[in-house]
Amino acid sequence: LGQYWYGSFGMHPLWQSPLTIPGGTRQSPINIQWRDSVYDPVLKPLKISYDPTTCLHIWNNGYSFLVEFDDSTDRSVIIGGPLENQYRLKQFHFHWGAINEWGSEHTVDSKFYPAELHLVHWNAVVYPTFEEAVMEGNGLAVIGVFLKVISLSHHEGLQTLVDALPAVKHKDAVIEFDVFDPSCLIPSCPDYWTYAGSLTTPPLTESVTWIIKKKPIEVDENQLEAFRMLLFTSDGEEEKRMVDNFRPLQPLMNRTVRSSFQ
Ligand SMILES: COCCCN1C=C(N)c2cc(S(N)(=O)=O)sc2S1(=O)=O
Ligand SMILES: [Zn+2]
Repeated sequence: LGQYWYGSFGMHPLWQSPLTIPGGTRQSPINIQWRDSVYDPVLKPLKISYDPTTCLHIWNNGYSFLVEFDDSTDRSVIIGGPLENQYRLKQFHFHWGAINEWGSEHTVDSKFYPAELHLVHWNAVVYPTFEEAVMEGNGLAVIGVFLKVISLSHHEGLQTLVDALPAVKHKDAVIEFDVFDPSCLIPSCPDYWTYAGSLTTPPLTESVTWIIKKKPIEVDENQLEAFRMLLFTSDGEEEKRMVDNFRPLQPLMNRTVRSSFQ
């Protein structure tokens, strides 16, 4: 993966202005203006069925920490919602800020959350490989979940991940992580917004059906501090804390955000 740039408030010396894709008409992330979203009664509930034993490992890819899954079968899938096919879980990761004032990629009525979870799925019904799906308009489906910091609201499911983070402090570190059910990180409230967008990191391809949950999950300050202890840098390099790894907002252009709720 080549170097890629997030423009963000805390301008990191390595990061120049945000990378934009020339001619992009459906880039992500965007601001979700609640009152401009359009209720679509045709939208179905999203059906999520993950097999916790498909979990493989956690690794620090130098931009976030990713939990990767065995996507060689249809054991961990989502279907329904705005989707026409079943999509297989590939990985999940997060984006967060140096402080709680910002960190999410999407905003709601121009409000940032301190962090955002992305669960990445690909259309294995239509495309033979993930790599091909990444390049196609209906290739990927990403569920976005906002994280909200409430003191004294410890999130048990997240803590399992947090406990593993010191072992992947440096870029390229990886540890085995063999049983985890990421549905514990998804709010039970079924409400979501959906729109046609892109990857928020290179290759920034316009291949993502975004499904953004309306309700955040609640975590405590210590759990988010654990994210901020990770490093962008490899062992032996001058340490750079992994924070502000979110892309700036992109223009909505000719898109409508639909809601599954009134
Ligand atoms: C051939 O593979 C190319 C790499 C594609 N991927 C890498 C990312 N950084 C990435 C970011 C994603 S995000 N932030 O838009 O969810 S999804 C995703 S990904 O689809 O897993
Ligand atoms: Zn992401």
